[in-house]
Amino acid sequence: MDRHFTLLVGSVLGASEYVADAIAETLRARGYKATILTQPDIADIDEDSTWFICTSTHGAGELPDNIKPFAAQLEGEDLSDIEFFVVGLGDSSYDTYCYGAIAMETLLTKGGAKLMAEPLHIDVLHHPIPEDRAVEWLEPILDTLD
Ligand SMILES: Cc1cc2nc3c(=O)[nH]c(=O)nc-3n(C[C@H](O)[C@H](O)[C@H](O)COP(=O)(O)O)c2cc1C
Repeated sequence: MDRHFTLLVGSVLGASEYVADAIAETLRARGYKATILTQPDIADIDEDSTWFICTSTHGAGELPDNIKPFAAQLEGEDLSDIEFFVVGLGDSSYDTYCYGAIAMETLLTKGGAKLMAEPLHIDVLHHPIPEDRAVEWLEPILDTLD
C-alpha cells in the first residue's frame, strides 16, 4: 500500500500531461504516493518507486523532445530492479502508431525491468478524452496490485 509511483511524461502538446495528472489523482485516491516528472531525469527518480511511462509519439514515430534525454539515459542501464507501467498516446492514422510508447517499453525491457501490466495505447482518434480511457484501464489493474 505504500507503493510510490513516478510518472515519467513525454509530451509536446500537453495531452499526455493531462493523462499523467489523471493517473496520479487515481493513484493518490487509492492511498499511493505519485510524483510527476515532466522533464524526466533518472537522477530525480526515487529509487524505490514504480515507474509509470506516459508518452505520446511525434514526428515520424519519435518520442517527444522532453523525454528523449531520459530515453538516452536508459541505454545500456541495468534496470532489473525496476517495475513499470506504460501508457502511450497516439493517432492510429500514422503508420508509426504509438511508436514512442513502444520504444520506451523496449528500452526498459531490454534493461531487465519488469512490465507490470499490458501497456495501454490510447488512440486519440477514438478517445477524445484520453484521460478517461487511462483511468478506466487503470482502476481494475490497481484492484489486483499489492
Ligand atoms: C506533428 C505530429 C506528429 C505525430 N506523429 C505521430 C506518430 O508518428 N504516431 C502516433 O501514434 N501519433 C502521432 N501523433 C499524434 C500524437 O501522438 C497525439 O496527438 C497525442 O495526443 C499528442 O500528445 P501530447 O499532447 O502529449 O504530445 C502526431 C501528432 C502530431 C501533431
